[in-house]
Amino acid sequence: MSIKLGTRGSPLSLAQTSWVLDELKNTNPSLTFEIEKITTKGDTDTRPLFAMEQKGIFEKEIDRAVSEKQVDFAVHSMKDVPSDLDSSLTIACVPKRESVNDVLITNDGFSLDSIPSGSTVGSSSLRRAVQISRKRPDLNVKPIRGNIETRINKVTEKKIDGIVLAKAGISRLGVDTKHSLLSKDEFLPSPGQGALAIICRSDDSKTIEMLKKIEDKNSRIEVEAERSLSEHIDSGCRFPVGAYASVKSDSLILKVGVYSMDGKKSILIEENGTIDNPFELGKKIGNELKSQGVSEIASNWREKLEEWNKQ
Ligand SMILES: NCc1[nH]cc(CCC(=O)O)c1CC(=O)O
Repeated sequence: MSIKLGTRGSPLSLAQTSWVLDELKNTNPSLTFEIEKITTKGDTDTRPLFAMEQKGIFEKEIDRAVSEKQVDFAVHSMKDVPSDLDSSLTIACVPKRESVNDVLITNDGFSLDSIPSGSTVGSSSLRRAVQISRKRPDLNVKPIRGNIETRINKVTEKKIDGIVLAKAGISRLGVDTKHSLLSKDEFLPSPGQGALAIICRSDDSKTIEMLKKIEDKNSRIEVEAERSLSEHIDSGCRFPVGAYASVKSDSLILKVGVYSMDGKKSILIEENGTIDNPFELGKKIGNELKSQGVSEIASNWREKLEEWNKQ
């Protein structure tokens, strides 16, 4: 009998699903798989992402299909999976992570340093918008929605001068476009960026065993540290938090940046931990952020957000 997997219908989700299926077929050659496309709120609601209240807008319906046994597992972008995943589900597998970096896409291959003053740059996330404005206050930053191709077309059609996207997204789609890689140290990515989360039912040991065959240990460790941090400051897609962890032999480094909506205030922390306890490192930095006043920085971001979305 075929194993069913659920996915959004976006080109990126389908590309991610196809990649995972290829990996699973290589490690489980006797199995057959069936793809079921599921439309999510994030796919149909065209408001700017941070105008929406609900976290997990890209995958709640898919997770329900897994819980209700409509499908056996689902492939998500890790950064779209809220930290409070339903207890009936588990992130059974974190395959090898793609680049965590963001990229600036323009028609002329400008970097964030060289793009002309007064240019308009589109961003789908507050984290990106705030960091663009901090580095280049002379640029106009606008909210942008739509899938990756739609956003890139706005640049090629000269409707906007540049957009900032995740390198992982254009890599997985095989998009050949002029872009400038943004340093992950100067332009902190979203927690979990570049990683995939393959989820299934927590009690489905057979599916878990099958999925585990394509797990990447270091990617799991890095994502666990980043998600632990998010849990401790309840970030999510809408609150401007940048973070990435990296495994260096037995040590684990976690770097975090939290920004006020106007970009004027920030807290930047970098700590070392061990690969044996990534959760502890995320919790430690989360607590350090709280002691350094993250709640003040986070205050009034909803009101500021409304102003920004009215542009
Ligand atoms: N919801 C946006 C989203 N979710 C996952 C990716 C691709 C990058 C990744 O896997 O983190 C993107 C596009 C982007 O951020 O540019």
